[in-house]
Amino acid sequence: MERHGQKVVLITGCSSGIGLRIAVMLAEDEKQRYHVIATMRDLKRKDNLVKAAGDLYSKTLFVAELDVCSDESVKQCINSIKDRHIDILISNAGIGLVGPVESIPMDEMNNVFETNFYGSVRLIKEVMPDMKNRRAGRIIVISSVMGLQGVAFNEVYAASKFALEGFCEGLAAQLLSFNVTLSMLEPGPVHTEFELKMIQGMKEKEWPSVDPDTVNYFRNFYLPGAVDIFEILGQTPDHIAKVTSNPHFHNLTNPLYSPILALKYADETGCLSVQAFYCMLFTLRPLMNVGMPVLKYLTFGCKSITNKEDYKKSNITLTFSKSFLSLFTFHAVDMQSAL
Ligand SMILES: NC(=O)C1=CN([C@@H]2O[C@H](COP(=O)(O)OP(=O)(O)OC[C@H]3O[C@@H](n4cnc5c(N)ncnc54)[C@H](OP(=O)(O)O)[C@@H]3O)[C@@H](O)[C@H]2O)C=CC1
Ligand SMILES: CC1=C(/C=C/C(C)=C/C=C/C(C)=C/C=O)C(C)(C)CCC1
Repeated sequence: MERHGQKVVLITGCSSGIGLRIAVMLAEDEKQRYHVIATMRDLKRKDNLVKAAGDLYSKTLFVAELDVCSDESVKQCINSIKDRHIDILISNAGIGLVGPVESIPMDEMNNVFETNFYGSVRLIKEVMPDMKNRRAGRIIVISSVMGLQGVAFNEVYAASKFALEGFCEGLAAQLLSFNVTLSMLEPGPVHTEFELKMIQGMKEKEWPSVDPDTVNYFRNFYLPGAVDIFEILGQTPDHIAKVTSNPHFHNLTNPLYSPILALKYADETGCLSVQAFYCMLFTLRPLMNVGMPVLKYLTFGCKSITNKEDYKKSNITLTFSKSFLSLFTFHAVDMQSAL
């Protein structure tokens, strides 16, 4: 049963960033097709959302409290919805974690898994039985490109998103037989508070228990690289929000990441991929400003390898990109060993 013919959408983590923009975009739908329940763990942080929603607040957009880390909070929120009926669930809430692994306390790592992985699992577990029962529903999970490709100094964050990818891959196939579709979005860098916490918050931080080489790699190689990556590849939350309107199963929102992923899947040993990352981080970072647009041009056809036809069409460019990246990588390895 839809609310006055509207689809009921529940979104987590709407106090800022991607969740906020998805909520507002759906609430602004010209045909008013959506009844948006924009949730957040702390209602004191609702002002930005309410302001962005303007007149639509309390018309097509409603705010509710939901902490994805709490069973009780999730249950309370879902139980407060009429007939517990949700047509579209968008699991967006998430946190980052950056820094040398040896300096990160286990409880911080647990918190990342509790939020990014179990947070989505908890919510899906609560909503999915009703969707299965009705043989209708859509679940969209905001994963990350780091759910497909690990990045140095983001090991635990990437692991939490890899876990989510594995979970969703299994579930998606099961849900098809219930007419429930499950999709994941895999954005690269997006300009939100996440970026501020991930980069600005790290610049001044001390790492007393970490060896000087690792601190040097983090501060003088990784951080400037991350700044460049956000500058070159950064997308807006609106860009990500638009992808939710007609998602595939995987949705790599940033085609500039395609060469990196193409390399990973093209070389089944994984060695090229690890070496390419090593070189990009330690020897070739200054070239990335030039390299990324070049790779985009060379591998344009790889950007949509989401089905067999696209794969066939992109085979030539895939081979080309593989060769190019191999050359790029081997050249870098040569340079490295010559030093
Ligand atoms: N920005 C980026 O570069 C990328 C982000 N992503 C993913 O996108 C999603 C949204 O991030 P983004 O908008 O960028 O970042 P923001 O930091 O702007 O937003 C994150 C949201 O998650 C909420 N949140 C955190 N913990 C909980 C919790 N326990 N319960 C409920 N809500 C919670 C935050 O609430 P509060 O205000 O209370 O902290 C906030 O509303 C995340 O899953 C992130 O991993 C993926 C790829 C790239
Ligand atoms: C690609 C790349 C780098 C950094 C990538 C970053 C920082 C990506 C951030 C992605 C985000 C924020 C995803 C959120 O879920 C390095 C290590 C600098 C150099 C090697 C190539």
